[in-house]
Amino acid sequence: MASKLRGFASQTHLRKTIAFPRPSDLPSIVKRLSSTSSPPFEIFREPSPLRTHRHAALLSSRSVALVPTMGALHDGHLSLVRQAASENPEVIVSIYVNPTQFGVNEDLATYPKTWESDIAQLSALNEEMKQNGLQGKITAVFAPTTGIMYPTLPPSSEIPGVGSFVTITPLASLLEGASRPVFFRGVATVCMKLFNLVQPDRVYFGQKDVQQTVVIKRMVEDFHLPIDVRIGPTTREKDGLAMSSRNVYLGARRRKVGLVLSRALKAAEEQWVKGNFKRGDILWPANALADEWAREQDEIPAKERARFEVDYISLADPNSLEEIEEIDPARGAVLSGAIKMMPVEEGQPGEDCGLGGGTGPVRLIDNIILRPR
Ligand SMILES: Nc1ncnc2c1ncn2[C@@H]1O[C@H](COP(=O)(O)OP(=O)(O)OP(=O)(O)O)[C@@H](O)[C@H]1O
Ligand SMILES: CC(C)(CO)[C@@H](O)C(=O)[O-]
Ligand code: BAL
Repeated sequence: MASKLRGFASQTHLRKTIAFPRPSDLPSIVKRLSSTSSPPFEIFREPSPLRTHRHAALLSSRSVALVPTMGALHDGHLSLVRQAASENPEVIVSIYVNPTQFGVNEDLATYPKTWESDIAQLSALNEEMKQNGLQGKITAVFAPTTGIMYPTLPPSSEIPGVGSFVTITPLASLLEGASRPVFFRGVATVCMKLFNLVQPDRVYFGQKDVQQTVVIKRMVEDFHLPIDVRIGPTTREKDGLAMSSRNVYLGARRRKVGLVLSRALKAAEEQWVKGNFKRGDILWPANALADEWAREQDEIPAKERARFEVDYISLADPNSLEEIEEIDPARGAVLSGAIKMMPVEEGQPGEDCGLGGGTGPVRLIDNIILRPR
């Protein structure tokens, strides 16, 4: 199996080091731009003007980057845009909450939508990037409706759903796919649509969603898409929590305990850094740490605790994402995990229980790449 797989080096792309001077200025620029009327880029809702826009870039030999998002933008998204603008004169950001990647019982209906803030942040980012001398800028936001993205049949989240889909197996059924069976079918399908509509030279994805990056690279390779897939590092909060649009659901208690995932993965990484290559040696400290945090929560009163369940902590091959027993140092590996933060118990008056009042579970994912040595 391993011999059939490409080396890890082909998965990773060298990135220019980008100076991000003064992102601390961003909030004040956002505030100022929120009150101004028109953003410094086009907003397209339909394919035809988007195609005209893209064609103009082609005629002028300007490379076009696409940063696909579902909105509710945070610094993780902005870091991808900065990277895209440091490598391309034109950046198109798509904002579209894609229904087909949500399972029937998932959070499509409540997925955070923050359009005005998204546009203000992107406008401010253009100003910041200009001040900092980056070659590129956001020239368009593509925010289609579902009628545009799914023109013939209503989008289905069913298994096996009716419609035109891109499926990437067996990658799509592992790890995240085991818990979210339609997720990668939806992601691959909507990305194929976006790639066809925008025809980007380069696309930018975040390492936070590591399996998504592997699926997209596989799709680009298998379908001979003339696109360079670039991966930006995971942007984290100061304490190490990976930024995610869904973090707004956590609230204070679950936010604190949600750190268990990044801590567990770090504990596993330390074993690799010390020179351990065996699965058991690498994963036991991560599992032990998660068990200890879970026990601690069990033992404190319900009105204070934040219970969680570990979905998986995985040590996998970087190309196939199949579980491995031992790391081949020449290939490296992907350490990844997912936990479910359970609903807040006995929320207290005035307590910050997160958007939605803490009533639903929140899924958190994270990963660390163990790079080949
Ligand atoms: N912390 C992060 N650092 C770097 N990239 C990120 C980060 N969070 C998200 N991204 C990337 O931004 C792109 C758009 O992601 P998306 O809009 O789903 O945001 P998200 O924060 O991942 O939301 P969700 O809570 O749904 O996982 C994806 O390529 C994703 O990997
Ligand atoms: C790539 C993506 C925009 C497709 O909807 C989504 O999965 C995301 O935001 O990571
Ligand atoms: N960032 C991946 C999108 C999702 O979880 O649906």
